[in-house]
Amino acid sequence: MDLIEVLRNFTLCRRRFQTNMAEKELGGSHESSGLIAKNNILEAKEALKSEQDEVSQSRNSQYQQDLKSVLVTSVLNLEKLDVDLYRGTHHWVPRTQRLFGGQIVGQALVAAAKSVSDSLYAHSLHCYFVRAGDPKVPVLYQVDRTRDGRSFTVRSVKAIQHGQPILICQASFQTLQPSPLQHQFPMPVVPPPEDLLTVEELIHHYLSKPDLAEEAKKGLKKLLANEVPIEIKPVNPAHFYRLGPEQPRRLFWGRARGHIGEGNMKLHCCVAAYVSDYALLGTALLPYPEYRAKFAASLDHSMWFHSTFRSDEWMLYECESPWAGSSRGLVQGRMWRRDGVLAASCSQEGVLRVKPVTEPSKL
Ligand SMILES: CC(C)(COP(=O)(O)OP(=O)(O)OC[C@H]1O[C@@H](n2cnc3c(N)ncnc32)[C@H](O)[C@@H]1OP(=O)(O)O)[C@@H](O)C(=O)NCCC(=O)NCCSC(=O)CCCCC(=O)O
Repeated sequence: MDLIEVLRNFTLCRRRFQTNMAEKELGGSHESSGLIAKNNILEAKEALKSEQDEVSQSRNSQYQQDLKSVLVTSVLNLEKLDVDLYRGTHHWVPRTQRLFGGQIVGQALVAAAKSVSDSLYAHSLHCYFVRAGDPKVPVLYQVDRTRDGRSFTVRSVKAIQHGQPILICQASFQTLQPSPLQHQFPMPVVPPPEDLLTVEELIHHYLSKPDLAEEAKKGLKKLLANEVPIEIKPVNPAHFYRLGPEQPRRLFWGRARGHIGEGNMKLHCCVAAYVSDYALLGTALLPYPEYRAKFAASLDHSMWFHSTFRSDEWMLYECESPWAGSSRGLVQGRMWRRDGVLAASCSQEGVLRVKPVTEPSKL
């Protein structure tokens, strides 16, 4: 959501600049200035493509996939304090200075998974974010062994800070079972991740533009300094160049930064739970370029795991928002393995309080 806002601000500044220039050159003809803006978009698209090889060769070695993912070594590596009681620490904290919802959900699922047998697989979770997480202190996770059944096992997890719950979560696990009933939607047809730029590569590209407003530059540099442990490749970066409203739908390839390895399916589900809250709620804002979020936070989050997958390999995240109203937005996500298998689905409602965009940038 942050990136989109920065890029939209950048686009507004850039468009304003281009239109002014075009109007000067063409004596104020809006039709012709529109054409020039269009050509500029095409040029930008071509430049993005031609920079791709160069940039991908010079990728920072910290992002190479042979390093162990910090999600595994730190974020999801909970400290055991007592039976069914764990402590989790933070890695990346969003600009809002409240804990990232995906981190709390991922850690809650880790805590739940520790109390179930290795033969069980996570198949769903349902959470409410009841208070903002405080990044200054760790989070405690208290697990209640709600029920152990023959097929399904349910755990309730309370995430606690300052003696109060910040998240309540129910997670359910199942033994592997065959099923004659098997169907799924087809995966959307999109370019493969190899043909797309990462968010960092895109930002570097935008930063190299001579006409970039100082404020936008500052915002983009702040985003670059973020140590988000997820690698993201937006499917349609040119989408960010548009001024008009977008459909409330976006797609990106995502994976954990670093290596996790095969084998521990529960761990991959915890990582996917972490990733699933990233850039999801912002989908509900896409039709409203005239508004910016003054308060946005996820209220609840549900997730269903459908098949095995590797969270350190590219998965397509398809996010859409079928509804917004009452200062809330409903968003739904589907995570696709690149071979077309539906790996996981999620749903979330978030509170969205907005204000009109009056300035091109307030970064
Ligand atoms: C705040 C939550 C959602 C509940 O709100 P509420 O019941 O209103 O709690 P209060 O404590 O009474 O108020 C909090 C705050 O909001 C102001 N408020 C309340 N109602 C209104 C209103 N109708 N109009 C305007 N303002 C209102 C109220 O005055 C308080 O303001 P303050 O005094 O300035 O604080 C609460 O349930 C909550 O915080 N839950 C946790 C949500 C959360 O943390 N979710 C996870 C994080 S979000 C996330 O991770 C997404 C990140 C995405 C990153 C990315 O994609 O880039």
